[in-house]
Amino acid sequence: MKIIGGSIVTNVKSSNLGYPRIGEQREWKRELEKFWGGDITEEELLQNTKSVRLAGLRKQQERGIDLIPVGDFSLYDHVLDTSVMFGVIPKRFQEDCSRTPLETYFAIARGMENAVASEMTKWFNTNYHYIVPEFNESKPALKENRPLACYKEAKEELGIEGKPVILGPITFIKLGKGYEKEEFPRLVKELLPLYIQVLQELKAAGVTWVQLDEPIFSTKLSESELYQTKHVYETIAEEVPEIDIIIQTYFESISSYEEIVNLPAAAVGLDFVHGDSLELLRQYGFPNDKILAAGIIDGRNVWRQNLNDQLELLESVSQIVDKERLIVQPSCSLLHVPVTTTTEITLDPVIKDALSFADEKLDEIAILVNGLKNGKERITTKIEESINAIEKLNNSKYREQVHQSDSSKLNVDRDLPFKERIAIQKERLRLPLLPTTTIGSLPQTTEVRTQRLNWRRGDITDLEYEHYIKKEIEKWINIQEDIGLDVLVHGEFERTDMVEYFGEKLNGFLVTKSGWVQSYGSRCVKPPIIFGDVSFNKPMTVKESVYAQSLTEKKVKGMLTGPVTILNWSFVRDDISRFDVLDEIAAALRKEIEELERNGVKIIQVDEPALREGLPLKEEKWQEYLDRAVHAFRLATASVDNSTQIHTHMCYSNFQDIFEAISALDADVISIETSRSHGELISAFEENTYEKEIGLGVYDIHSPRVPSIDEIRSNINRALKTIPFNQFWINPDCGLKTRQEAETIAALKNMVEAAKETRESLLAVQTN
Ligand SMILES: Nc1nc2c(c(=O)[nH]1)N[C@@H](CNc1ccc(C(=O)N[C@@H](CCC(=O)N[C@@H](CCC(=O)N[C@@H](CCC(=O)O)C(=O)O)C(=O)O)C(=O)O)cc1)CN2
Ligand code: MET
Ligand SMILES: [Zn+2]
Repeated sequence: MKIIGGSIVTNVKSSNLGYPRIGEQREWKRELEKFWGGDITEEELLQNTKSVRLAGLRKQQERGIDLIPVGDFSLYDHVLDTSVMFGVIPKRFQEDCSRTPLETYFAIARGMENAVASEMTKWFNTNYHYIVPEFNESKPALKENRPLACYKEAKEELGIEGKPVILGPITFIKLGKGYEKEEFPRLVKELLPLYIQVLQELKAAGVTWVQLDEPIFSTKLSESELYQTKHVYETIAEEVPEIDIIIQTYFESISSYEEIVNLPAAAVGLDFVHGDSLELLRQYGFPNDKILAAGIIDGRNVWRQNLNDQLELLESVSQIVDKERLIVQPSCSLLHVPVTTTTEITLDPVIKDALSFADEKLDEIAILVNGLKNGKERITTKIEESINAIEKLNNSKYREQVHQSDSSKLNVDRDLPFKERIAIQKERLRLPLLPTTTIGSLPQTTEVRTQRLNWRRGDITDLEYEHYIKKEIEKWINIQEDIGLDVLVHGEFERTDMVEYFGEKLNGFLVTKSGWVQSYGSRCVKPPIIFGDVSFNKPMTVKESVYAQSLTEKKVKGMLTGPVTILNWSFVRDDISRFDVLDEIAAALRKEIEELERNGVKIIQVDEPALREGLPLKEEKWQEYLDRAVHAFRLATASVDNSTQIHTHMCYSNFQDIFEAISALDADVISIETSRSHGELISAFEENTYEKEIGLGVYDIHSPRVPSIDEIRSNINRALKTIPFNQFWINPDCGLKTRQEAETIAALKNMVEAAKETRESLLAVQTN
């Protein structure tokens, strides 16, 4: 048996692909924010985040994981780490030598006074965001061997023989922008020697295993990209033959399976939870000189797995690949799940025992490896424990209702077609040309969060908290009126997060105490967990909307999160189909929307920012997903009167692919983020006609920078070249909850002024 690389695996090994960065109590986030706020020095930041990193490594070590990832940790994002390591730094951040490299690193991610941040976008089909590499602005050069530093640290501090994790060259280049398709080979040519140098230095330091992450192999590559892929991995195998490369894929099965598994590398990592890797393995086999790193434990969900089933899955795999050639691991990095269930002390044990977060998943891996190595008998108790925990939940009160969807009888078509509805709405709403509005949330200041914390702790009463929220709404209704916005919002102050909030109110969901997951930079979310049948309990948003409306003559938009986004940003029960859960959520939201309408709310926004991100990685699965997503949105919204205006909102999206679906949602108005993609989105509207109303974000809300009137006006004018002015709305890119009050007011004033000026010049043209 020939094995490429230096070491021969004589027995099955356990591995991990990546560990959460944030720490059990989000210590990491706090340190970063203290640093950005000027409260601690760079040195302190590095020291304090090192402790968080080492704690994660130690836990993996204690669990006996053989291949522990190093270099997966990041102070913002691992794609940005890769860009900076290879000197892929936009020009606007290069000049100033007064900044430390770390300051430059954060500036690329967060923007500076006179330089807009790099674009941020979704990492495949997850709610994690990465910073998009800009390849047109620099000549790549190796600036620092980060994986090497991480390897040395783990070895010196904890005696861990780590497995450096590096974003693979094909994925890195494919995720970047600033080059034409034909230039792909040039970028490969520039970057490949740098990768090789990194690997050679790792080898010299004693590294055996290196994980090169290539999730892009789950998507379809062109012939020429596949040719380049072959060239890259052949060159690496020739230049650094002594190192064991794991080509790691995840989130789906590989698209060009035979080509990829036959690349010269020691191992290939496959996801056996998402997609049909087992089928591919059976159909096309697996090279007998290679190790298979089998992703067996779900890295995207939080349920404990039936270890008997997973052991059987491994047995099936081992009929094709001998056990000696297996590595057992999670399906992807554990970045996408919370750290540990042990801190969830208030959960009912029936639920808690059926959950598995990062640490518990590593325990599951270790058990499976023990079973494979030493025989199933050795892990019988553990297998039984897993089965019992799952059965106990399935037989509990939480799941006693048999799933039954009565939503099939509900209509999913608005009464009149858009053209006729919009005329009725215009008549009723009487808005000016180019109406101005915001996306919903207003600054969630420390005070808002502290009041909520006090209320949660019982330090203030329900009434006091409610009173505080009302005061905040009132303050901001006044501010919005002063600014001169046309359609107002209540501000979402009562919401922790746009999904978590609904998770707290709907039946069938639970919200954890500390189940945080990184979303972008230091920002985290606490995805609610859907454990049972979802249904409407009582009105969730009516009180705040009605109160806000009572304070003003202007229209206040009702505001809720759409079914697809609630599904995609929650952890979903895995005993029934996701699409069935989706319909349940939609039917519950329909009741909420009907309640809002009954209470006089005339504009209702149903946010669907996660619709695009949930698009399957495999094109052949798109249609079903889009059909079901559109159906759910319409199920939620179609029952309202023609005169009620339905809005929706999306962000970070590549809309070209889903244009038809967006139109099929049949929302009267859509607002979409545009500014960080520097106008690229607008071209989608050049190629497609869109008949409904639309607001393209006219300024970036992810940066504290206040945009000037001129800048906003030029963004409006650029959009108006493509979109007819009588269909156009003016709004920021997204919600304003992460911004400070002063900068929000300043930015909105400029936006309203830019809108007024544009409106006047349009009217002048019309009357002339
Ligand atoms: N689910 C979701 N996904 C999304 C978005 C989104 O809004 N929601 N937006 C896009 C961008 N992603 C985002 C993700 C997170 C945040 C965000 O602001 N997160 C907050 C946490 C929000 C939250 O729930 N806050 C809690 C406060 C929890 C907390 O930190 N409490 C402190 C005490 C209060 C304090 O000192 O702040 C504690 O427990 O110690 C609240 O409001 O009540 C953060 O990380 O800072 C923004 C955007 C895409 N994906
Ligand atoms: C991530 S989309 C956010 C929409 C929500 N209404 C807000 O303004 O925060
Ligand atoms: Zn948004």
